[in-house]
Amino acid sequence: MTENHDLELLQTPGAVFFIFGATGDLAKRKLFPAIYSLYREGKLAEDFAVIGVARRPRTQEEFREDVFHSIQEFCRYKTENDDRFRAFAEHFEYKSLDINNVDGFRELNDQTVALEERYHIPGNRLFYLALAPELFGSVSSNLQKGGMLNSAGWKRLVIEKPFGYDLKSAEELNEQIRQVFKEEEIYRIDHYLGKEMVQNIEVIRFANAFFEPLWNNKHIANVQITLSETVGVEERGGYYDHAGALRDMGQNHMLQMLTMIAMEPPSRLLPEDIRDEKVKVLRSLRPYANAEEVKKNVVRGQYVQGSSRGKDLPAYRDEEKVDPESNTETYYMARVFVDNFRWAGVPFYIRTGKRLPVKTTEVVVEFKGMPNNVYLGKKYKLEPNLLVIRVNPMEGIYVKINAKRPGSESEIEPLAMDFCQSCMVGINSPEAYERLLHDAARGDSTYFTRWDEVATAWSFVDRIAEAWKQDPEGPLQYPAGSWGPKEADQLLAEDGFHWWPVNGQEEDDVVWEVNK
Ligand SMILES: NC(=O)C1=CN([C@@H]2O[C@H](COP(=O)(O)OP(=O)(O)OC[C@H]3O[C@@H](n4cnc5c(N)ncnc54)[C@H](OP(=O)(O)O)[C@@H]3O)[C@@H](O)[C@H]2O)C=CC1
Ligand SMILES: O=C1O[C@H](COP(=O)(O)O)[C@@H](O)[C@H](O)[C@H]1O
Repeated sequence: MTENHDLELLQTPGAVFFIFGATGDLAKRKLFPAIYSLYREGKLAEDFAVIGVARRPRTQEEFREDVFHSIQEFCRYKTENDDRFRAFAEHFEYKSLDINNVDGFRELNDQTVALEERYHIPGNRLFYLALAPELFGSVSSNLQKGGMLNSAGWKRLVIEKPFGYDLKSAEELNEQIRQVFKEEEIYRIDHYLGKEMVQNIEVIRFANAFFEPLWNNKHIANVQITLSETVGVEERGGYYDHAGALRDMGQNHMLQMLTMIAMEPPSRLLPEDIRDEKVKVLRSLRPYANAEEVKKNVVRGQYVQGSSRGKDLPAYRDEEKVDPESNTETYYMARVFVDNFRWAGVPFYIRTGKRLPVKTTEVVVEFKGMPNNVYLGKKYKLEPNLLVIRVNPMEGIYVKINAKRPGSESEIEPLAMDFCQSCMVGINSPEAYERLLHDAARGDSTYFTRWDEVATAWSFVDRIAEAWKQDPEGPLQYPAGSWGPKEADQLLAEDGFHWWPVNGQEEDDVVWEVNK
């Protein structure tokens, strides 16, 4: 197959991309850079247009300037405001529009038709809602009323998280959207599913003879999933104080990663087959029966004043737009069981938090020990084998095995096989948003969450949220810059395990002290 043929397969069909919320943070930091990267890679040909929509007034030139600055600052491809960039920016137009104004949608339609003619686009329209979820229903309904859905080609709706606040609100939101769009036209973003190494989990599992046969409760002792962040809530205090770590990360990214680790091999590599397997995992999650079960298995924390790398860090309650008496959790950790044949009895420890010591997303699969009646086991304290999948910021795979210390009389020591993909020259992994936008434009919904996945995840999370609501104790405190409440470490210790250090974590830090 030729390189040109490969590129043709990767190219998106001609389409207009609507970015609702074009003056916002997500558009600036992620979406414009993603579109530019696709263009630079030839995945977007010349038959595309982008219409940015928001209320603020902007001339076409001002909007293109905004797009330029966003790309210059945030895109993995650097650019100057030269002829090549201007040719790209020509495809961008802006429409100042309040979502609630139906007439504005009719004008938007006229503007779109003109662009479709100019760029020979066959009526394909992708609506990306980088907006607060309260506006999703109105946009969908006004897209229909304003005649925006009458063009000849396909229509797709890409929506951002959070998808609801709980199961009930998510159902209402879904109902509103479904009045206009069919499930197969809806692409619910979970940007973790767009990350290179999260997608690689399937390949690592299903394409390796030395992992697949061991991927079950006979050989795996526990799984640890860490999504740690060093940042606080930054400018998003208003949103975050309402959501908290459970809803912000726990309902979506963490459970999605868990499904990738735990799902059965799909019979075909088709979106619905893969999503069927993922939803089966979510359905198999053991629900916490009552508040006591939640207390036994879940830890919530909130950061108080602390420090990291010599820098003083404020308490969560002192952050901008946060209620000074807030009980919102900034740390969430749970011991989760997947009650199916493959995983019965294997604990999955999942944790996320703001203001932790390192930024990392990592999965550690700890294998069971060798039977200790063989002579090696008796003579030496063997370390468990580990498979570590490093998702972010470092991308790679780390395998820990036991081997003879070179030159010794059969002395055994752990040996690390460390493959750092992101350190390799010439590897420039696409950003998650780039990949997901590309997939949505090509109609590939594999790495988007289907409604039943979202609903099932909410059912699991709602029980935790409900128990917390009734619990007068509130979250445990942890100093900013630490690894969260020590109760999370104790929870593993109860099972005879400890957190393995994640990439960037000093081996002698607090986690180890607690476990000694
Ligand atoms: N920022 C991020 O990193 C992430 C964001 N998200 C989600 O993405 C969505 C957008 O987030 P973010 O970009 O941060 O939000 P911002 O507040 O930065 O942007 C919101 C956008 O919505 C527009 N807007 C608001 N009200 C209206 C209206 N009535 N009519 C038309 N446009 C309107 C605003 O423009 P104007 O004021 O000009 O009308 C602005 O462009 C949210 O759902 C968020 O949860 C999800 C993951 C990460
Ligand atoms: O969705 C979200 O994710 C980010 C973390 O994403 P990452 O790709 O940088 O790991 C998180 O900061 C934010 O609170 C949350 O809404």
